[in-house]
Amino acid sequence: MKIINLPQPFKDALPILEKLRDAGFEAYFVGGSVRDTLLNLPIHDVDIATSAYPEEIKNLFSKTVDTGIEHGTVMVLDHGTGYEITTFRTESTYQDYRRPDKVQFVRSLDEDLKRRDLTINALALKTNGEIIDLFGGLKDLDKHLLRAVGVANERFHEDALRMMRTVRFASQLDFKIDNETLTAISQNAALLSKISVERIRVEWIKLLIGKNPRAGLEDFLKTKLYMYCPLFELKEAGLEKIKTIPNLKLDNEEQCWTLIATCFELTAEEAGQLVHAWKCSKELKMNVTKAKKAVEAMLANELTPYIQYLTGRDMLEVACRVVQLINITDYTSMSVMLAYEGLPIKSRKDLVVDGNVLRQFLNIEPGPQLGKMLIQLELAVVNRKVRNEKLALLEYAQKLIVK
Ligand SMILES: Nc1ccn([C@@H]2O[C@H](COP(=O)(O)OP(=O)(O)OP(=O)(O)O)[C@@H](O)[C@H]2O)c(=O)n1
Repeated sequence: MKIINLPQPFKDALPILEKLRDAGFEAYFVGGSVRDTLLNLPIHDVDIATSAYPEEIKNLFSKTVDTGIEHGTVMVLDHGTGYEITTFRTESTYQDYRRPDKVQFVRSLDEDLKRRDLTINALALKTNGEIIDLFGGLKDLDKHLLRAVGVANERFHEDALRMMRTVRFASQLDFKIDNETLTAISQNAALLSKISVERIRVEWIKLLIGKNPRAGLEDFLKTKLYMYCPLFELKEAGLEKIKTIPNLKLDNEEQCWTLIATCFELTAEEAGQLVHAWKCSKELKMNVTKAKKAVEAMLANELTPYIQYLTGRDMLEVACRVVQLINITDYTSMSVMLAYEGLPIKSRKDLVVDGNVLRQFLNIEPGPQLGKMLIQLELAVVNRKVRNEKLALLEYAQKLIVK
């Protein structure tokens, strides 16, 4: 029997579990936070599973929110923290491979754990620190193995997103996928087309920014899951290319998509279409398009467009990182990046004058004129036409007005 010391977030939630227990119900910590604790990883949300039905939970606690009551989840607010409490449930009646179409509440923990995706996610933690492990999850954690609970085929038929979750965990935790589970993913990959793009995207980005994206990508390609992702069908070579990048360490979604677009050899416009197809926000689409243009400019060693994009500077940083990632050895492109590194300022925020100072000194109203002037000052400093010193900048700005 394994007993662990409860980390603070669990200790904070103990009164909630105790209240449920005092009322005659069972209550356990479950899900990702239990897994991550055993892996010594930081934990985010503490999930609680209980034998109490949603109405019973609501009757016990004074502050609750129905976050997903149809699936048995009620949020209990306690000292400013929200805890998701979910009634034990089975979902044997999935029909659309997406979401349980008829959740059945049950009173048994075993039934609840049985319907979870992977053995490492099917552990429960008691208030005394004891781990309940019905499917060999602890052994799999030790072996760094991702294995479906019970019959893999059934787990993926219940919810096809679980296949993406599995390849995501392969990267995020740097774990191997068990052979039978991997075969089941290959056999059922087409079911992914039933899943909403938004949900797939969350897993895809977590895969790319994970600990071992190459391993995740390898499984994503091998199982052919990529064929059921928007606009990826004919891009096996581009995805393979990402796999070959040394020191692939991505840290945000903009970098991910800019790199993907570069490896897919897309134009900036096509990059925009790609992220649109993946249902990214308008802002993300705009940023990726900009960053992709900046990558092109850098690869073509055209300093002028590069400077033009200074106003979207964050995107330039993304672009620089992407160019680094694709390992540009071409001297001229490197020199463009170095030029960027050596710029007198790296952002408009680095200017020693801001809009307020300009307004007071030049006696102009806030509005587009002021914004334009700041851009002009930024470009003048970057192009070394004027030094980033207060007096010099104000004089330069004065001349801009006279012009
Ligand atoms: N498609 C899914 C999603 C979730 N779960 C179960 O619900 C738990 C909580 O799910 P979620 O919070 O989405 O994911 P985590 O496993 O906690 O991982 P992360 O927080 O890293 O996404 C999982 O551990 C797993 O037991 C599942 O069986 N099938």
